[in-house]
Amino acid sequence: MTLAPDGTLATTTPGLVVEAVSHAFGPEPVLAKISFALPAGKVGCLIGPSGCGKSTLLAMIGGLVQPDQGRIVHGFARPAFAFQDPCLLPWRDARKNIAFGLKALPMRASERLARADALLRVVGLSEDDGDKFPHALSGGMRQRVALARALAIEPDLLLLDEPFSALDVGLRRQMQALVQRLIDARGLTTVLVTHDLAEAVRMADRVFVLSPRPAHVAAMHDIAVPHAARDDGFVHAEVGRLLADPATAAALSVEPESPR
Ligand SMILES: Nc1ncnc2c1ncn2[C@@H]1O[C@H](COP(=O)(O)OP(=O)(O)OP(=O)(O)O)[C@@H](O)[C@H]1O
Repeated sequence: MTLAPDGTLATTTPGLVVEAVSHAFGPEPVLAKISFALPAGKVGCLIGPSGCGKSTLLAMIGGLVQPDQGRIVHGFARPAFAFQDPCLLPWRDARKNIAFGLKALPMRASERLARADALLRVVGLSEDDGDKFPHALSGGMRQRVALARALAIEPDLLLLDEPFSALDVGLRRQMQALVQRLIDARGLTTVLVTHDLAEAVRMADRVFVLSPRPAHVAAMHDIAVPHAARDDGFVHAEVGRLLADPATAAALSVEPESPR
């Protein structure tokens, strides 16, 4: 599915299409005719100023909020979220937090815990870590548990709302690399909300720059270089390239970079 230049749906390749979505909370318009398309298996980043409506749009993509106008079309059946706040249940250990989302599925408790154990390893935690309660885990470990919980339902759409922004720089890079590996290995269609243009350039196939509220798509950038080839030099240069675009610089309230 793609968005034709006239804003209508063209072809039938599966993916995500946001079509002329507008929304207000009370009298305050938040989103104004947002349209974009993301092919299946790709990573899209939503970036824009604070309060412009990124989280609202992500919640809509996941079906948690209905837009006032417009529509969101995709064929994904199992969206999963991870947020800046890991939102773990303090009275359950890490393993049971991961297994919690599986309770709605027809699985025996032993199967749920076995899947949780496998996911502990996938996100770089040990079996002993699985016995720990959230208060005994570091911030980075809690974020790994939240990620494992999101992956437990075997999602076909991963929705990430600034999941790394509370982590220090070194840990953030580790988590970005881990999530990137998991996305690549599973071919997961992903939408990532971020404030950090370098993070968008590092992780996205397509960057959607939102304007200040009421938000519209001020600019869109495709990043074609394979993720594995995006070293620090590439990220630095690509951030410069994006900021040389006046619409992107204006939306993010920075002076446009002069061409190099
Ligand atoms: N449930 C709600 N009821 C009323 N207003 C809301 C609700 N959810 C969000 N808003 C308002 O909508 C606007 C957009 O919020 P949203 O969290 O989507 O923005 P954001 O771009 O993700 O912000 P940030 O980057 O600061 O996290 C804000 O003014 C917010 O106060």
